[in-house]
Amino acid sequence: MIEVERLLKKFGEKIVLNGIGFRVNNGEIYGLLGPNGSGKSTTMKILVGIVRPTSGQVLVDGVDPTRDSIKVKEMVGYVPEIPVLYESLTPGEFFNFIGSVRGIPKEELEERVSQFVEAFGIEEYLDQFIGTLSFGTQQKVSLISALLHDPQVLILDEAMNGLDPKSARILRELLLEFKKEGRSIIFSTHILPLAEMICDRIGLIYKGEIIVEGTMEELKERAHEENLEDIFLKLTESKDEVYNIVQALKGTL
Ligand SMILES: Nc1ncnc2c1ncn2[C@@H]1O[C@H](COP(=O)(O)OP(=O)(O)OP(=O)(O)O)[C@@H](O)[C@H]1O
Repeated sequence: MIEVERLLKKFGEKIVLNGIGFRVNNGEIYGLLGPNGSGKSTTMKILVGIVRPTSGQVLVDGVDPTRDSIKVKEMVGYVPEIPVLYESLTPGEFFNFIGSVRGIPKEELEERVSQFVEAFGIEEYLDQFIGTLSFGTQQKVSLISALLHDPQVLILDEAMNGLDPKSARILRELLLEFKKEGRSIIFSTHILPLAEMICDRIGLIYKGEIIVEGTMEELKERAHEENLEDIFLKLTESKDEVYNIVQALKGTL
């Protein structure tokens, strides 16, 4: 379970998160959505202990990442927005490195690596330097490395980025299985139909606040709109703007 209360984050004088709060229950996929720069990645980095909050409280399965970030990293599978990998290692070497950091027994590690590698179709890249791999393949390496220690909590920052349709479908189905097993998943994406499909609840961050939170049904009722894209545009005050901007662009082209 993830619990966030009155979370405030300032970078210098700039308030990025203005006292947000939400909770992700066990067996739940929570979609954290919002325009570019609204604070989704910052929230996730605070949850894994990479960024320190200015104030407020965060607990991941009862552990405070500001006090014990190592414990949190052991419990959490985190996929950052941009893969953080060692370019001069091969995926095979990188998975072994992750295995030793996480203390995964050798046989278990080999079994899991071989299953994930086959599932995401990256067998032929196992011995190639990570720095030479395509963005999507690097994303798959990042994703596999986050799942190898079988974490109870998943923090996925635009984890579908760059994945081909087959791999995206596999990840989607896997997340639904993880949810059934009672894991907590927080998931950010700009692919709104995807969020609509898999998220149990959605929190929409805008200007440092969670402006709306709920199930798709609750969001539809609240915004009087039928799909998540229209809900998103309406609540972030962008719906009329989009029309005006396109008209202005048409006029200048
Ligand atoms: N280390 C930092 N120093 C200063 N400002 C930062 C830092 N990290 C993030 N920010 C600022 O915090 C704000 C929120 O950034 P964040 O990356 O959390 O947004 P996001 O919602 O994940 O955006 P996107 O959808 O574009 O990925 C932005 O204005 C960003 O410039």
